[in-house]
Amino acid sequence: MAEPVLLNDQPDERRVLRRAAPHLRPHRRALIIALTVGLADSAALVAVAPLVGRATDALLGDDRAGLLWAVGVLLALAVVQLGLARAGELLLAKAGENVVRGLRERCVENLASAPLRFLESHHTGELLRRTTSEVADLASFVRMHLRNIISTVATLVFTLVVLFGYSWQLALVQLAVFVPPTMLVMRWFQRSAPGAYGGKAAAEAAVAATFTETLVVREALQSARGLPGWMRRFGRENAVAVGAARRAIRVENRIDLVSLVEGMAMVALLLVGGWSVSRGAISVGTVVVFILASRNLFDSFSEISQLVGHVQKARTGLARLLDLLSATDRALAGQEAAVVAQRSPDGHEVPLRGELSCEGLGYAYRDGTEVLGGVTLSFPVGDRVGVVGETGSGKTTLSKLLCGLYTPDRGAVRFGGVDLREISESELRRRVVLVPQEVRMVTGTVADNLELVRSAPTRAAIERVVEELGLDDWIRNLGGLDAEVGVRGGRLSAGERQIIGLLRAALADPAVLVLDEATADIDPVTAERLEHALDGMSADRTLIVIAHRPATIARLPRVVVLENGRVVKQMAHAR
Ligand SMILES: Nc1ncnc2c1ncn2[C@@H]1O[C@H](COP(=O)(O)OP(=O)(O)OP(=O)(O)O)[C@@H](O)[C@H]1O
Repeated sequence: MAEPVLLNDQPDERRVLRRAAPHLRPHRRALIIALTVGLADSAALVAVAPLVGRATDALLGDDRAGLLWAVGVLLALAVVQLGLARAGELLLAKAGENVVRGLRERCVENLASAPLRFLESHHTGELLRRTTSEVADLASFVRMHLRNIISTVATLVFTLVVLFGYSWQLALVQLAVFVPPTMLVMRWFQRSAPGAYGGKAAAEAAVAATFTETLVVREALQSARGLPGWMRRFGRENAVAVGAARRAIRVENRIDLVSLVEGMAMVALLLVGGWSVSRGAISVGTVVVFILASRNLFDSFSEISQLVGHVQKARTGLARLLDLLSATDRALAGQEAAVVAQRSPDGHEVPLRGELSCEGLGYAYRDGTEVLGGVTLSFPVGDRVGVVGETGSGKTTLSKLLCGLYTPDRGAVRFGGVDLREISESELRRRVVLVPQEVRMVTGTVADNLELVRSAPTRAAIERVVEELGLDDWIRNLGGLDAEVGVRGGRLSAGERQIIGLLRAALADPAVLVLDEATADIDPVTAERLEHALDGMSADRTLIVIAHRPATIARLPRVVVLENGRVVKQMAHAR
C-alpha cells in the first residue's frame, strides 16, 4: 500500500531559518527597513558610554567647552534614540506579524486541500496545535523577542568596537574572564535544549489530541462509564507533559549561572583598570567608559542567555510548522504529480459528462490487509446504481476511491476514460462528488454552509436549488437562509445536516453523485422525496447510492453486492 505522508513528532531544527526563507521573502523590504532602524537605535545606545567618558575627562581636566559639548550631544542622542526605539519596535512588529499571518494562511490553505488520507492519519488535536499554538508562539516571539535579539546583538557588537577602541588590553582582559565561562554555560544549555523543548511540544500535542478526542467521544464515555479508564490514559499523557515541562525549566535554569560570571568579570575590570590608572596608562574617563560599556556587554549577554530559551522555543515551533507545511505540500504533490499529464500538449480532455469506471481496484489501509481486492465496475452516463453489502465489506472505501479521495494501490478509476489521478482536484470535484453520512458543517448561517461548494453559488442559485428540491418550507421553518446553524452545525439534527449535504451536492451539480448513507438519518418519506427530486434535477447524472435501507435501494434499477471487498453479484431490479 502507498504509505500516507506523516508528520514528524520532533522535526529537524537545523537550518530552520533557511527553510523559512521562502516565507520571509515577500516581506523582505519591510524587514530590512525595520532592521536598519533597530541597528541605528543600538548604535545610539552604545554611543552614551564614550560621551559620558568624554564628559568625565572634561570635568576632571576643567575643560568647560568640552563638558558642554558632551552634555549637549548626550541630550540630543537621548531624544533621537527614543524615536528610533519606538519606530524600530513598530516596524518590526508589523513586518513580523505579516510573516506570521502569511504562515497562518498557508497552514489553513494546505490543510483545506490536504488529501483525505493525510488528515485521517493524524489527530485533529495535533494538527490544531501546529496551526494555532505553534503559530501563536511564533507570533509572540516576533512581537516580544525578535526586536530584543536584534538590538542586543547589535549593542554587543558596537560595544566591543568601543571597548577595543579605548583600550584593547583592558578589553582583552575583560573578555578573557567573561566570555569562555559564559560560552560553556550556553553550550551546556544548547546541548539539551532542542530535546527538552521538542519533547515538551510533542507531549503537549499528545495532550491536545486526547483532549479533542475527549470532546468527540464524551457521550460514549459518560454512558459506558469508561471515564475512569480514559482519565487514566489522559493522566499518563498529562504526566509526560508535566515531566517534559519540568525538564525544559531545568534546562532553562542552567543559563542563570551567567550572572556569577558577570560578577567575576567586573572584579577583574576594577582591579586591572585601577592598576592601569595608577600607572598613568589610561585615564579615569576610560575606566568610566569601560564600567558603563561593560554593563551593556553583560546586559547583552544576559539578555541573549534569556533570549536563547525563547529562540529555542520559536525554533521548535517554526520547525514543527514547517514540517506541517512540507508534509502537506508533499502529500498534495503526490496527489497532483500525475495531474501534469493532463496539462501536456497531447493531454486528455476531461469531458463534463462521462462514464465512471474502475478496473482491478485494490486498496489496503494497512500493509497486507486488502479491504478491496480487484473491484471492476462501470457506471455509464445516467446510471442509477445501489451498492449494498455487510458492514465492513468495503462500500465506503470504494466510494472514496470512486471519488478520487483515496488513490488506489492497484488498478485505476477512470472518468470519461481519463484516470482520476490525472485530473486536477478542482476539475475532479466538478465531475464527481461524494455526500457522506456525516455532513461536516462550519459555524455560521445556512447560506455560509451552502456557499462552501466549489462553484461558490450566488444567492439566486441557492434559492433556485432549494425550490427545485422542494425545500422552501423546510428552509423557512429553519429561519431562512440566514438562520444561524450553531457551532459546526450543532443546532441542526443529524437529518437536517444531511439535507444541507444534499443541497450542497445539488448546487455542485456534478456528473456523478455518490451518496454514502447520505439519507440514513432523514425520515423515509422526506428521504424518498429528496432522492427523487435530486434524481430528477439532471437526467444524465450518474447516481451511485450506498444504503442499508431497503426502500432506498429498491427504487434503483441496478444493484451491486459487495462481500469482503469483492463484487459478488450485480443484478437488475424488476421495474
Ligand atoms: N481509516 C481506516 N483505517 C484502517 N482501516 C479502515 C479504515 N477505514 C475503514 N477501514 C477498514 O476497512 C474495511 C472496510 O471498511 P468500509 O468503511 O469501507 O466498510 P463499509 O462496507 O462501508 O462498512 P459500513 O457498512 O459499516 O459503512 C473495514 O474492515 C474497516 O475496518
